Amino acid sequence: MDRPFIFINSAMSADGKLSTKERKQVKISGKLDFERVDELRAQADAIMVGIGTVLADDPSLTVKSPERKAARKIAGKNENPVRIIVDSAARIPLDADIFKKGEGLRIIAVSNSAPAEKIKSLGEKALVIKTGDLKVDLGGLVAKLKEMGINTLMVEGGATLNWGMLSVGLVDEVYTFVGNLIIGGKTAPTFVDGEGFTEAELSGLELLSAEKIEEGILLRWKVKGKIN
Ligand SMILES: NC(=O)c1ccc[n+]([C@@H]2O[C@H](COP(=O)([O-])OP(=O)(O)OC[C@H]3O[C@@H](n4cnc5c(N)ncnc54)[C@H](O)[C@@H]3O)[C@@H](O)[C@H]2O)c1
Ligand SMILES: Nc1nc(=O)c(N)c(NC[C@H](O)[C@H](O)[C@H](O)COP(=O)(O)O)[nH]1
Repeated sequence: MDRPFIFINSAMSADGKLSTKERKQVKISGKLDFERVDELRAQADAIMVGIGTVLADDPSLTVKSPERKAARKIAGKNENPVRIIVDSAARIPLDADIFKKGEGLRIIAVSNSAPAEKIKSLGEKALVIKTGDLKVDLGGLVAKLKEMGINTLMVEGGATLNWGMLSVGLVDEVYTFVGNLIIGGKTAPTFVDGEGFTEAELSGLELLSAEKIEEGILLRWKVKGKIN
């Protein structure tokens, strides 16, 4: 299936958590890693997160650096990449920051279970793509994104969407910034939540680089697929 190049970039604590057991956002990245993330966003055609991230963090998913935004405009692009929310039941609030901050196309990916009324309201703020029955069909979504000319897709999380993408083999590379803190908690979101692989389904990685950034370490992996 023709699809964009897709990479995940998330930050996790030394014990593998994305946020606290209350799903409260934790500042895991330092200044330099947030700069790196801003550069990744500026280079991407689109950024995607799950609705859990929107409900927890209310992110804008915008490019922050004025220089990076200007460079995008000079290259004939919008100052922000396309911003995509995976949201089966169309739960995203109409006053979410992603609709208020920054210019550029927003896409809400919903499933057939989403209420028609909400889809209609969202249609005034975003392009709504409907694919999948109970949850979004991620393969169908990324194929549609490719058709729209999106060639590089950055997935920022959260824990369940990272699983959703990895479990159906849609991720080419995984970047994780491991921060210098412990979050703990059996119910805290990890880098990859969801159902989990069986031993037969374990996914292998090839280490591309390991780099100290301030007090943390950036690991970059190429996804190799099943190891058994
Ligand atoms: N540290 C980081 O880099 C980082 C990045 C993003 C989010 N987070 C944190 O992660 C938490 C949110 O993670 P989460 O797991 O609750 O939510 P999520 O952002 O991963 O959204 C998952 C939701 O997306 C929807 N969805 C629809 N179709 C799907 C599919 N096919 N596969 C998977 N999901 C599908 C479902 O409603 C699902 O519950 C928050 O606490 C946030 O602060 C941290
Ligand atoms: N790289 C990274 N390091 C972190 O320490 C952290 N907590 C996140 N979390 C990612 C999540 O998507 C956040 O909600 C947005 O990064 C919010 O920032 P924006 O408003 O989008 O600029 N991401």
